[in-house]
Amino acid sequence: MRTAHRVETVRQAEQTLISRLPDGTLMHRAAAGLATACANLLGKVYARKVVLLVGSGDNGGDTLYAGARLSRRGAAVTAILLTPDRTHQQALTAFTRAGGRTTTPDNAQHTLKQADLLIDGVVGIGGRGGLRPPATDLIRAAEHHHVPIVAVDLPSGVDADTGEVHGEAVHATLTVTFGTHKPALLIDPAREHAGVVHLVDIGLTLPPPEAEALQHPDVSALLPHPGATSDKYRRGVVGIAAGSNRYPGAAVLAVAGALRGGAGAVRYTGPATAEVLARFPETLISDKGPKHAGRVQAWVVGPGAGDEQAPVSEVLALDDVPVLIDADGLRLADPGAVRRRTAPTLLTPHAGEAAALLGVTREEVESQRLWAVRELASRYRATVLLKGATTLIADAEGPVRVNPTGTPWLATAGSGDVLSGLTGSLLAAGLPARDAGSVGAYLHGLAGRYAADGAPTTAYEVAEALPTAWRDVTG
Ligand SMILES: NC(=O)C1=CN([C@@H]2O[C@H](COP(=O)(O)OP(=O)(O)OC[C@H]3O[C@@H](n4cnc5c(N)ncnc54)[C@H](OP(=O)(O)O)[C@@H]3O)[C@@H](O)[C@H]2O)[C@@H](O)CC1
Ligand SMILES: Nc1ncnc2c1ncn2[C@@H]1O[C@H](COP(=O)(O)OP(=O)(O)O)[C@@H](O)[C@H]1O
Ligand SMILES: [K+]
Repeated sequence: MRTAHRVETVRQAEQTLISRLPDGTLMHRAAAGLATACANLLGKVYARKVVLLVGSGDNGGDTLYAGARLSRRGAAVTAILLTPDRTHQQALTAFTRAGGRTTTPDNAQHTLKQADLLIDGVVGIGGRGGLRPPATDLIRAAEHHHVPIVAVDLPSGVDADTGEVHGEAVHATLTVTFGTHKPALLIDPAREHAGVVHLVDIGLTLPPPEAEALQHPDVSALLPHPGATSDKYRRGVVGIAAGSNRYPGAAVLAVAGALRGGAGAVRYTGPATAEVLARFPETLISDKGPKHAGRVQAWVVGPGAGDEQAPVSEVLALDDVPVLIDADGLRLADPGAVRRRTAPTLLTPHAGEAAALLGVTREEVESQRLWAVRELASRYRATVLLKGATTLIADAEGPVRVNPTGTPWLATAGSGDVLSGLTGSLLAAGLPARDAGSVGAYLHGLAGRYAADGAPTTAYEVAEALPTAWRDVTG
């Protein structure tokens, strides 16, 4: 599991540890890890030109200590001091003693242009708002000259706790972060700025995180596995109430996802019976709607549903069955009925649908994803899976799950329908809503990568790649 903590939590953990350690120990641990990561990126250190962008706080201090280490290994290191009178003094002394040189922002353009590496020590967890001049121009120049940038703790300019970006921010090749990830390193739009993220352990003891991202072993442990005594009913039956005369394909794709999600059987109800059976003869068909469909351990309602209200209301009234609501179903669901449910409810909006539910613009959702998913979870008293470049899964409380596996190739019509069927199937197999959502998004993202393999793919191919993704995770 990859975990991320808020700034306040990091500072508390730091204080507890600092009181037991000699002065400066944590900063030296951070700087050592940073210097090693920079050396690895450079390949060879001797005679390489390294430029440090040094701000007024401890983030600049880490950077200077790391610069001192690189200088001792033979690199030509120049520090651009953004606020010379507020530079970390001990670190600056160590840096100059190690042979490092300093310059001012006004004289730095030529040095920057020739650099093999720029280390961004403008701000870390103490930053507020976007980059300020003169850092803005210097970063722009480095990006213009394609100088690789290593961000110290965080790409300067991003909001550590939310992943929001207000103004300009560094685009790093590599971010070396200390003690724990910060939410901004997992959540877009900030995540896009971080590049590859490398965590340096500095010995912090931390409470439960604000955000977490599952990895292969976590997903493998959560996936349902049939045992010797399994039968199709014990493995779970997932009901799909989806599709309409206008959108029969959504039903086919949701069933395609559901058949590969670990449930023992898939039951379909809706107007696309012929299309579903033509593709998947193994589907059980019910023609009397969800209420009279027979045994079902979880329902998926909404993909391609058009304006068909009845199935949504019927499913929401089934108080002992977990329900996943997607697409048109989100618009048709009565919020009060969702809040009153006692069995788990999982809502799976994309940014546009989330915006409509929240009464804000799509841009607001996309720029404040953590807020949006938490707010929806709290308003609906449900679990919410917010789709997009980084898919987030949240309950009103507890760590937000961030899916690390997606690919932009998944932005293809119908791939959300596959996800809803797959995730519903995991719900039917007995996973709690948060786990079903995060495991579903993980497999779906991985299947998207397999299906695309660097070229356009289709929703149906994503569904077909799900067993490969499953084997990858468990193998
Ligand atoms: N905690 C830990 O466990 C450990 C922490 N460590 C390190 O310490 C870092 C945190 O250091 P920190 O607290 O000194 O804050 P930091 O990020 O340097 O920035 C504060 C300064 O920046 C300024 N400033 C603010 N916004 C700005 C902007 N947009 N653009 C420009 N300037 C801006 C602000 O000044 P002001 O806003 O008042 O002008 C203030 O002076 C942390 O990220 C990690 O690298 C490690 O050494 C080991 C263990
Ligand atoms: N830029 C992106 N990067 C990664 N995944 C994406 C991106 N854009 C969309 N996706 C994923 O693609 C799927 C699209 O779902 P959705 O918007 O519901 O499409 P549809 O309604 O056509 O089925 C979601 O799983 C979403 O997370
Ligand atoms: K930084």
